[in-house]
Amino acid sequence: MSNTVHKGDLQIAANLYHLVQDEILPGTGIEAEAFWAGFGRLVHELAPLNRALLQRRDQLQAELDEWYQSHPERPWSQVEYQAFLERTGYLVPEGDDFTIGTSNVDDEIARVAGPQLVVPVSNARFALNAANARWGSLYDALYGTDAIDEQHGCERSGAFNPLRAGRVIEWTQSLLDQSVPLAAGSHASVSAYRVVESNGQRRLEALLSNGDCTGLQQPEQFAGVGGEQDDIILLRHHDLHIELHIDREHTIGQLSPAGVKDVVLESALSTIQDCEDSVAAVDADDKVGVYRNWLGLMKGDLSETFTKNGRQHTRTLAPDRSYRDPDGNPFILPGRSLLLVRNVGHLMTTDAILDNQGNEIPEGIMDGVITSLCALHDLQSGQPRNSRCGSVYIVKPKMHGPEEVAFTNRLFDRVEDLLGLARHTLKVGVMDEERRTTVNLKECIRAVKDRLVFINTGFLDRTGDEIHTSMAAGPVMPKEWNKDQPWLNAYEDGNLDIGLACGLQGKAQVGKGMWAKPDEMAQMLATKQVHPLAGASCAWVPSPTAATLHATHYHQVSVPVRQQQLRQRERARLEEVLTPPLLATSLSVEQVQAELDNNAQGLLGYVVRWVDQGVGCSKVLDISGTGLMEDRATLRISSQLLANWLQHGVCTQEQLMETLQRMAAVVDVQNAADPAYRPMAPGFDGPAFQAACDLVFHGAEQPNGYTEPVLHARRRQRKAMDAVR
Ligand SMILES: CC(=O)SCCNC(=O)CCNC(=O)[C@H](O)C(C)(C)COP(=O)(O)OP(=O)(O)OC[C@H]1O[C@@H](n2cnc3c(N)ncnc32)[C@H](O)[C@@H]1OP(=O)(O)O
Ligand SMILES: O=CC(=O)O
Ligand SMILES: [Mg+2]
Repeated sequence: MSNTVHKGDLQIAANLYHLVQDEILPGTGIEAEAFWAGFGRLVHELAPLNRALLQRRDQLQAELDEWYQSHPERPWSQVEYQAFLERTGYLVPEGDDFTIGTSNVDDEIARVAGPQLVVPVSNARFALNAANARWGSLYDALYGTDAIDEQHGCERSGAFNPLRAGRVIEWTQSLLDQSVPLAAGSHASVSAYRVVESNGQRRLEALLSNGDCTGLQQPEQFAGVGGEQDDIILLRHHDLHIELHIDREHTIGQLSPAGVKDVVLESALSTIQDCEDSVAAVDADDKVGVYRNWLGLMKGDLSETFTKNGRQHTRTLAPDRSYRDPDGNPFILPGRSLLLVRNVGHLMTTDAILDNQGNEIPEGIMDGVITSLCALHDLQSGQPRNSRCGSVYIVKPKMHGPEEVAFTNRLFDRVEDLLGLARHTLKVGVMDEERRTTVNLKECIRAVKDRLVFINTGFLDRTGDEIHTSMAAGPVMPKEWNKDQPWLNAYEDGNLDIGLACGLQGKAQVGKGMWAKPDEMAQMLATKQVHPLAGASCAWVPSPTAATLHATHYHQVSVPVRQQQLRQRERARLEEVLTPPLLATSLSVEQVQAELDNNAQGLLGYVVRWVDQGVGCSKVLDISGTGLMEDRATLRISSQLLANWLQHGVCTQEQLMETLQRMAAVVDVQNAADPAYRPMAPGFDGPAFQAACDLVFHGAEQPNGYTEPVLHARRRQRKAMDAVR
C-alpha cells in the first residue's frame, strides 16, 4: 500500500486515516492516539478468530460435499442426514427457552410495523432520499406507477391526466374508508373536513354531500392538525400516520369535493443504509466514500447537489414535522426514517488497513469500528437525532451459525469498550440468510440476546446458500421454482416461529425480504401484504415509492394481531428446511436454454455495471423484459445455479460460453444509450466479461458461493486499467 499512516500497530491508507482523524473523530470526545491504539488491539485480538471462523465454513462445506458424494441415493435418509449434520457441528443442540432482553429500542423497530427501505449508502442522492422517505405522497405513488392501470383513458404518459387522477383519488378514499372509516358514509362523499371544538377538545367532523355531518368511527384516530393554516389533518391507524392535505385552490384539490390535494402516508419507518450487497466498495477510496456518507447522515449535515430534468437540486435531510394535538398542544413527529447501517459480513478483508504483520484486516471489523464511531455524532447530538433511544443499529449479514453470531457480539463488546459506550448500545439485526443460521436460529438469537433488534429472512442470499451448500448433491431446480418449495416456506415460517418464541414481539423486528421488481408496483400491491399477514413487522422495499405503497398493507393488516394468532401454530419442520431444491424431473432442451439465457442475462447485466462503473445495485431486464433489482445476493443465485448445472452436466461448458457471449451482446444493446458503458462483445476480453466467466466456471469453488472475491478482484483490475489510460 502506498501512502499510508502507521498508528497503533496498524498501517492505514492515508485517505481513510484523514477521514477518521479530521472528520469523524472531532466532536466525539474520543482521543485520537487512544482510538488508534485501541483499534489496533481490537484487530489483533479478533482477526485470528475471524479467520478461524472462515476455515470452519470451508471445513463444514468439504464435509457436506463428501457426504453427498458418498450417499448417492435420492432421496436420502433424513435421519442419517441430520445425524451427520449434528456430528459435524453443522447442527448444534438447541438449549432452553429464553426471551431476548434488548432495551432502548426505538418504536419504529420495537413497536410499529411498517416498510423497511434499503439503499446503497455510497449514493448520497439516494441515501438522502431514503432517509427522507419516512413520508410519501400516496397520490404520487399511485399516479406515477402501474399501481393504477392505464386502461379506459387513464394513461400515465403526456400531460396531467384528470381521469387517472380521479382513479388515484378513488383508490385513496377506499384506503381511508378501510383504515380511518367515518361513523357514517364514505370519505368519497365528504364535501368538507372540519376540526370543531367541544368541551375544550377538538375533533374531526366530515360534512357529507347529502348535507349530513359525521365524524370518525373511532374519534381517537384524529391525531391533530398541521400546516400554516391547519390545512393538514393528521390521522393515525395501527400507529402509522396519515396526513390529509387540504387545498381547494390546487388543481388536484379541485378534483375532490373535500379539496384534498394529497394524502401523505408515513412510509419507510426504518431504512437500512447499506455498506454491503448494494454497494461496490473495493478499496480505501471506495470505503471512504461509504463512511463519509454515513457520517453525514449521523451528523445530520449530508447534502447532495444534482441536476434533474434540467434543474439543479440540493437535497438535505428533512426536518421533523410539527403538529398540534386535539388539545391544542404542539408536538412533532420524526421527519426521517430511523436509520440502520448494514456492515459487511465476516468474509472479506481490506487493504485499507493492514495489521502488524502486513495482513489485510477483516473488512467487517473495520466497518464495525468506523460505522459505530460515526454514530457517536448521533448519540451525542441534540435534536433531531436518528435514535431517540440512544442506540446504534447495525445489520450484520451472511453469518453462518451461532459461533459467528457470538463473534459479532464480541466485536460489538470490544467496539463499545473502545468508544466508551454502555454495553449493548450497539444493536444488531441478524440477517437469517445462510442455511446454518436458519437451522440454528434459536442459538443464534441467544448469542446476541441483549442487543438483538431484528431477524430478517434474506431469502435471496439464502437461496444462493441453499444451492451452494448442496452443490454436490445434484442439479437444482430453475430459480423461480424455489418459490413453492418446502425448504423456502419452512425457512420463512420457522424464522417467525422462533422469533416469537424468543420474545421478539414488542422489542425487535421479525422482518421479511426484498420486493425485487422495482417497476411492478401493481403486482407488489396485490401480493406483498403476505408479509404482514405472515406476521412480519417489516419487509424490504427497493424504493421510496414502493415504501409508500407497501405502507398501505400495514393499514390493511394488524401485525400484532397476526403475531398473536400465529404464535399458536406448530413450529415449522426442520426436515423441510433441510430438503434442498434438487431437480426431480428432467427438463426439456428449451427449458434448459431459457433458464441459462435468463440467468446469464441478469448476471451479465449486473456484473458489467459493477466491474466497469462501480454500481452495486442495478435494475436489469430479465428475459421477459421485466426490470429486476439485482445485487450481490441475486448474483449469487444466478452464478451458483449456472455453476451447479455445469457441474452436473445439465449444460456443457461450450453451451454456457455460447450463452454468455450471446447474452453479453444483448446486454450491450440494452446499455447502448449509456455513454459510460463499455461493450463486452465482440472481444469478450474485458474484466467485466471475465468476472462473469469466473463466477460461473469457477462458481463451485467460491467460498459459500459468494461473489465478492471475484467482483472485487475484477473491479480493482478495471480501476487499475483506467488509472494508466
Ligand atoms: C438482497 C438484498 O440485499 S436487497 C438490498 C439491496 N438492494 C437495495 O438496496 C435496493 C436499492 N434500490 C436501488 O438501488 C434502485 O431502486 C434500483 C437500482 C433497484 C432501481 O434504480 P433506478 O432504476 O435507477 O431507479 P429509478 O430511476 O426507478 O428511480 C430513481 C429515483 O428513485 C430514487 N430511489 C430509487 N431507489 C431508491 C432507494 N432505495 N432509496 C432512495 N431513493 C431511491 C432515487 O433517489 C431517484 O430519485 P431522484 O431522482 O429524486 O434522486
Ligand atoms: O439481504 C437480503 C437477501 O435477500 O439476501
Ligand atoms: Mg443478503
